[in-house]
Amino acid sequence: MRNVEELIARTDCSLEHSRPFVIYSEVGSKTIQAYFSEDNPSEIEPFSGRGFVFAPYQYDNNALFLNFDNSSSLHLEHTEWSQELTSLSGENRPCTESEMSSYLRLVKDALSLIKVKTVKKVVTSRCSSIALRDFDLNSLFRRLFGLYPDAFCYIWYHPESGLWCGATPELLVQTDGQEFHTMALAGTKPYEQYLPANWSEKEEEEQQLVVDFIVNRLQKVTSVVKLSKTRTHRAGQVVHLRTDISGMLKKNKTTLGSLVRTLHPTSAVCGMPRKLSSNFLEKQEGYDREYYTGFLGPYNQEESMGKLYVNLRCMKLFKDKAHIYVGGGITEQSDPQSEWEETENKKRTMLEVLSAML
Ligand SMILES: C=C(O[C@H]1C=CC=C(C(=O)O)[C@@H]1O)C(=O)O
Repeated sequence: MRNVEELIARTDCSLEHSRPFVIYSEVGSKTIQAYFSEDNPSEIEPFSGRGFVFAPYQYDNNALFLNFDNSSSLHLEHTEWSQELTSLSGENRPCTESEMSSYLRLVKDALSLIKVKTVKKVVTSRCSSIALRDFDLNSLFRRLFGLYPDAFCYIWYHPESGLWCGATPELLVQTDGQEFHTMALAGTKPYEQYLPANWSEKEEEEQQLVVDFIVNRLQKVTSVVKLSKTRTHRAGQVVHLRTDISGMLKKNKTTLGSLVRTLHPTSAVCGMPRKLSSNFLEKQEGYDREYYTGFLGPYNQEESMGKLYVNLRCMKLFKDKAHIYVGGGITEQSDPQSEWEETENKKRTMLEVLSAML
């Protein structure tokens, strides 16, 4: 097993030469996989061979790809340093008044839309800029992979997207070409160690809208759909309501690409109905989400296999600052101040990763 120092050195070298790479670990896995591209990035066929896809929220076949077959790889276990990490401190950074007031305004506008139109849910979001003292790749890497073993953790770089990292709790879709698995994840509360989450009607309804959306969309491409019981799912400093959805794909009709087009963007990141919500967000959100609420993950075309996640609890990194992206679902019963606090709680996931650089 090679060591962390080698991985950091390879990462530094790729960044210096603007060459794509990805480092990731699957949910619950102790193995970290790293691929350093030796390709000219523009020549990769979409979803071809074995690779990793990184797609923006505004997905129109404009995803970025990294081909594993033309990359050098490294795999390592992360038990060796995870013990060193301090437990979650729940640290947060004060926001500016204007950041808060513009988000409150956006939530209020979303509520007005819900009142006057037939919109049931809109997922509003914002980007929060955090100044960094020193950029430290070593600490970023150790904290990200050490803190969130139950999330899909990644660090991705491509000259077109820049440097991103995240610890997402949400599976967009997993398939082996016959079966598929996905999930409806919505409703958020702060995580409290000794208390069971008490879900209100508002959160249950918000999550049910996501279940309905996914089941409805999947009808076109699947023959059997099964739903699990809805349960509480912990994601770092918050918990969500989660229903697993699985089943069989219609024979010979469904590819990973068509599944993605069917599901993305789900009403966990856009809204319901989709078109009205996305029009509202385009006009009112006031910033470019870029890759936040897009999707990412490994795939293997020969085996029709793919395991793609929604890009949540993520940030874009620069030498002297980080852009942390957070959002939340607004429904008729939402209270703007609580929605603001929810996004502040979600922001802690990435602030914890940055803590040595703040
Ligand atoms: C849009 C985000 O979360 C989504 C996923 C889970 C719960 C959500 C919620 O409670 O609103 C959001 O739909 C985000 O973390 O930025």
